[in-house]
Amino acid sequence: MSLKGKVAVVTGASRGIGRGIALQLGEAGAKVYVTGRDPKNKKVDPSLPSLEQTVNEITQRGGQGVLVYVDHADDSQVKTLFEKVANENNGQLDILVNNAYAAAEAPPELKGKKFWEAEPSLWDLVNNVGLRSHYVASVYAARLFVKNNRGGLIVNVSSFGGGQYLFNVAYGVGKAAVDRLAADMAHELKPHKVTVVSLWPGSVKTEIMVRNANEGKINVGIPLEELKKIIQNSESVEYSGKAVVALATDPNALNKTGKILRTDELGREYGFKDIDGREITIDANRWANKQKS
Ligand SMILES: NC(=O)c1ccc[n+]([C@@H]2O[C@H](COP(=O)([O-])OP(=O)(O)OC[C@H]3O[C@@H](n4cnc5c(N)ncnc54)[C@H](O)[C@@H]3O)[C@@H](O)[C@H]2O)c1
Repeated sequence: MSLKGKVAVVTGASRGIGRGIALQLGEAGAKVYVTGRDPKNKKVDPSLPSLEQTVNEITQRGGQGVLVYVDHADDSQVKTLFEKVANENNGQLDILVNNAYAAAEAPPELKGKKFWEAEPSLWDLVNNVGLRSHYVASVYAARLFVKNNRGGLIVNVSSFGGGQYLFNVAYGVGKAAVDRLAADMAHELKPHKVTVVSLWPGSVKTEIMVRNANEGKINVGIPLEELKKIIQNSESVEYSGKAVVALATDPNALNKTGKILRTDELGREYGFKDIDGREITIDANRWANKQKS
């Protein structure tokens, strides 16, 4: 329980990588505010795991989860979230994980197109929640960090798409911006001893990745059967969670501020493995090399 007494916010934690990070932070003893849209929101797919399930699982593991419905496309809801966190914890916040992302569930007809073939609104779908809302959440979190004067940690969940072509133009540009957001926030927050990093997982076995592969809805130029195997052997959502816990418990984390960190390299450095005991090695070129130009 190395994070006992710490307060964390994980955005977009009903499923996928956000859920994995929230579970690991909760298991490590943190009080974890988990966000996601209200199921009454028509965009929420009821066949996918819910935010309630994440909170229940945190409790089963002995942690403390706090459910807050937040649509990260709406700045005012994000502001209210941080007011709630401050009110309920005497102004304390220790960890923010910017993870919410709205495009994984996008209709398949939006995927696999060249940028001029899709409507320009693809940009908003990928980057309003996936980039802009990270900036908004970081503004409110940083105000608490600076006021408290006890350091802090912001992790932006990004991807190898920040460094090379992956999926589509809006994805890669958005991820490069998420990385730069971490680097520039780190510059301004370093005097306040707040660590800000960008996290690059490899391919991750999320519910949507598994479903889309099974339904043949991932278009990255890899034959379907091979793709299914890749996804089955991918890192679990909790591997990113282990990476965040390792950073949050590292007294020297500030040495990493502003950097892009790969989950597998953190695993080797801090000595953690995936939840099934596997050591993870990411094949960074696997996706990008096979996409047809
Ligand atoms: N899946 C992978 O293989 C993989 C690999 C590397 C990086 N990533 C990155 O990790 C991040 C998370 O992706 P994921 O695959 O876990 O996606 P996901 O769709 O499984 O999860 C996204 C989360 O965000 C939430 N969300 C969506 N719209 C929201 C909104 N408007 N308000 C609040 N919450 C909202 C969803 O409910 C869900 O909890 C993304 O930035 C993605 O690019 C994913």
